[in-house]
Amino acid sequence: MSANPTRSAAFALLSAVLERRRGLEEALDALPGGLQPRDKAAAHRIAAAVLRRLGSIDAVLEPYLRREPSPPALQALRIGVAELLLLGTPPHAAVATAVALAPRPFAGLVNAVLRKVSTGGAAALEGLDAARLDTPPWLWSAWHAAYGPKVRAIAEAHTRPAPLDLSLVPGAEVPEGAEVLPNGTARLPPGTRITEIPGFAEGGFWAQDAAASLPARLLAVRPGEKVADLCAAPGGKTAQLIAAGAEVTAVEKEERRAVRLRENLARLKMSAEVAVADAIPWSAERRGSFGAVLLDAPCTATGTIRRHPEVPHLRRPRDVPKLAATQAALIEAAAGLVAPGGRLVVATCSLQPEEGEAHLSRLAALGLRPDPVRAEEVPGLEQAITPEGALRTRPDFWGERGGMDGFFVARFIRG
Ligand SMILES: C[S@@+](CC[C@H](N)C(=O)[O-])C[C@H]1O[C@@H](n2cnc3c(N)ncnc32)[C@H](O)[C@@H]1O
Repeated sequence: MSANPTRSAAFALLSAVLERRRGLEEALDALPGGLQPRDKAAAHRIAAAVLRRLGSIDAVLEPYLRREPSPPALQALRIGVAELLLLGTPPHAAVATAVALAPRPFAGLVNAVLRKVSTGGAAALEGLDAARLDTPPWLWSAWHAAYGPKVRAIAEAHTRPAPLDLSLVPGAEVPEGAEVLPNGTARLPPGTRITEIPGFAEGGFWAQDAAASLPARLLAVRPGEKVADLCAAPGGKTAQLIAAGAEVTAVEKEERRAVRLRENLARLKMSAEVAVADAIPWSAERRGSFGAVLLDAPCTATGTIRRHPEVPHLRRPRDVPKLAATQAALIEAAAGLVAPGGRLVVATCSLQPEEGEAHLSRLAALGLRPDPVRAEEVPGLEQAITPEGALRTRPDFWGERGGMDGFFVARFIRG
């Protein structure tokens, strides 16, 4: 049997992430051009299932392997286990397609192991501590130190695929079947493809996790107000600020990502001034010139694992202090950009306190006073307000509705 295009693409995605440490988005962009969008989406779903449950999948395989097989055979086995035990693929098809992916000398091994998994694997999976196995130990320890026993709820949230969250252009119709969350996000079931929702091409909405919509909302811009949106691509927060009536200058360092931001705004029929620049020197040249500044700083993105299951496999402990230092430099630049009496909102999509709470004292030292988040500004999320008045969301919040990304958001006023 020759390899099926969806499984071959899933195999390519896994090899890119696990063997060459590429991001999943980048790996998706590198897939062969001729692949149908539907096949691409299916490949993404398979690769994401493997990455999300990698520890559990390897634990199911372990009793059947005398030694670790070569990486290509291992990826074929992992795809086979995910299809058999997590994705509901009929056993015959799951085994046959995985065997076709394996290099020839390993086809017999893959076939034999997956046949055994197809009979005993479900019970084995059931008995595992998935939350623990599917979380790298360094992240488990860091989250345990920060959130105590809630680490388990966080890790369990990561084992499930995330719903599709949409932010709507003012006046746009809520897509059919969507649940409207207390913050206004329209939520659709996991696996929904945004491009297939009526109204996509007309620009009625854009994809944005419920938690990701909070930083721009907390900046509370006024119609016509000039706002700087630092670290702006792909533009979810830029779009929100524009939708609220602001005149936005979006600053993004990477040309390629700025192109995507422009495309996204064009689809939404929105416009902003886009500066392709490093926000640090850009801000230094414009000190005190904006009454409202949003900084959505680059981070480890450990708050977005539900949507980006490759993150735990790509990040290393040393990335945390490195990115925290980058954030500190950006925070200083953003603080300098704020006019007297103006507002600054700082956000990161990380669960690591070094990339969130730890920045608060630095902001105070920069002459900014905290402007605490009020409960009425975040309906249904009162528990996310920290004693300092910042916002800390976690993947287990709104768990019964499908969770949300982990964000840290803090608001300040220049005295
Ligand atoms: C967390 S993402 C921003 C997401 C975006 N705000 C949104 O809502 O769609 C961080 C972005 O910051 C950009 N970036 C990183 N360092 C930067 C810098 N020094 N100046 C400007 N942009 C930067 C990255 O290229 C990336 O696009």
